[in-house]
Amino acid sequence: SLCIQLINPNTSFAMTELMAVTARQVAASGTEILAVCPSEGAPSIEGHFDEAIAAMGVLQQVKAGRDVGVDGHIIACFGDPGLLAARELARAPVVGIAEAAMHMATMLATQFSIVTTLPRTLVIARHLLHQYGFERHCAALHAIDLPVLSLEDGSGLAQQKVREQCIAAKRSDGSGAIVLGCGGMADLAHELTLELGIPVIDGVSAAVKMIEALAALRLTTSKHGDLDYPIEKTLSGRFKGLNTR
Ligand SMILES: NC(=O)NC1=NC(=O)NC1=O
Repeated sequence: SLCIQLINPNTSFAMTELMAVTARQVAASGTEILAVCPSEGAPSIEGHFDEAIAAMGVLQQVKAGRDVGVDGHIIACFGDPGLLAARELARAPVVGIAEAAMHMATMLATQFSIVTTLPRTLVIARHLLHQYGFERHCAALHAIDLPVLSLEDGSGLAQQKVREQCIAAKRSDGSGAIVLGCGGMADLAHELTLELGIPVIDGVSAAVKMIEALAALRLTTSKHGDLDYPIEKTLSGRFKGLNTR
């Protein structure tokens, strides 16, 4: 059996729970989902500054997960904050929900669209497309222009906006698949896939299955080269011991 650590980089308990429920729905019978979020940080991640703060929390959680021997780590925020740093620290695979969803979309359509939250986070998604080499696969990016936590205010407005943006993207972008650009949208993918008749992909679910696949293939993060464990040195203050092997 597997234990996959699902790290919500923001400190919203409700969003952590929402993603955990979605992850458990798709997880194989022998897979346990250990859902966590940082003890301190930002309640939502909506820009470069929030991502920098969140990355610290991600690293602390990755270290905790490694220490209890998890079989994989999911960074469950669409900016994949701290991804490469986490891979240095980790022994097991580390998968971000943006990269997982994007990879899956490229296997299902020649072009995909992204629907995310605030317009100012669009550039973060663009940076990831560049980093992962998916620019030519992404036809367009859209934002619902609502904050991340509007997804959990119970009004249903954000969810309606996501649906509208997905319908518009299908009609106008010439893309065959849609990537949902926020961990808080994890519960919307299956219903939208059925309604729109095209793959609408949630990165949390995609990441669970990718880590299960890597574990089944007995493949894990390469420690040869730049993803080797961090260079040994004494860290100070709150980071003391964070880099120990
Ligand atoms: N683009 C986003 O909405 N990113 C996110 N911020 C969060 O707090 N969670 C996300 O997935």
